Amino acid sequence: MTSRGGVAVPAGRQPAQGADGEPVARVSGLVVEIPGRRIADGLDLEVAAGEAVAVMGPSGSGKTTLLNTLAGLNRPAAGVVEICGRSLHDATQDAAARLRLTRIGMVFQFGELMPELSVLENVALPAMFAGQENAAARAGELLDLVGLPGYGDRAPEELSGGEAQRAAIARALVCRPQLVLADEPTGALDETNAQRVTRVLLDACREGGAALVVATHDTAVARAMNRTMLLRSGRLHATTAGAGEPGAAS
Ligand SMILES: Nc1ncnc2c1ncn2[C@@H]1O[C@H](COP(=O)(O)OP(=O)(O)OP(=O)(O)O)[C@@H](O)[C@H]1O
Repeated sequence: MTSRGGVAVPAGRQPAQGADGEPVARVSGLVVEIPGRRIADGLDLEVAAGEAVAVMGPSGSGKTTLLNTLAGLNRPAAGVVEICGRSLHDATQDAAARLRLTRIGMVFQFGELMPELSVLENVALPAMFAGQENAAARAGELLDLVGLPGYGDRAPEELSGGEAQRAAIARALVCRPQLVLADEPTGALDETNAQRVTRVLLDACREGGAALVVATHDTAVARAMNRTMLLRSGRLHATTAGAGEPGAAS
């Protein structure tokens, strides 16, 4: 392991192609509109299995909207979004929901654990929805992996912000997704917890061979990824993380 920006990352970590050579996520000519504005305007992106990509950009540039579109939660006005070679937007609602449940894991800024369920139940829930056997055992393994052994019976309200975020990462990975989308996963954390959550997110995705796309304002998080893209004027531009992001919040 090496350390970049205070975040430990595996040495020599290289993007890998999927078994069939296809990118896990392929976005081409994407156009996403909100009233009076184009958030994406001919946007292209490819992310390979095992690759980690940071998306940076000023507040309001459309990072969350882009992740939601990758997850099939927004319908684009034009363009192609394929996850593992399949279009979420051309699929039936049921097929898209199934694809989202089994192929995509999502991590949000505030963890978004369900307060009425235990930590273990939260982590196991997507696997139970997907009808997978041994969901609880898998959830327990993942809690170990993210550094929360023995936390399964706790209520989410008993967790710190960093612990809740690590539980949310475990939940995102429980169905062994090919793509993990993380929206400001460290935005609510102090520097120490942000580093730990970043390391856990990277290591857990690598362990599962998942592609990772992280929307972030944090240059330390971006530096830990394989590459960083800047969302500007509706397109993604290759950039060097840490070189300074105009309008970044942190
Ligand atoms: N459902 C919606 N309806 C209309 N406008 C929206 C909707 N969702 C987001 N927007 C607008 O789209 C733009 C992009 O928002 P988005 O949350 O994607 O940006 P962001 O880059 O993630 O911002 P931040 O860094 O502050 O989280 C903003 O101007 C926002 O006000």
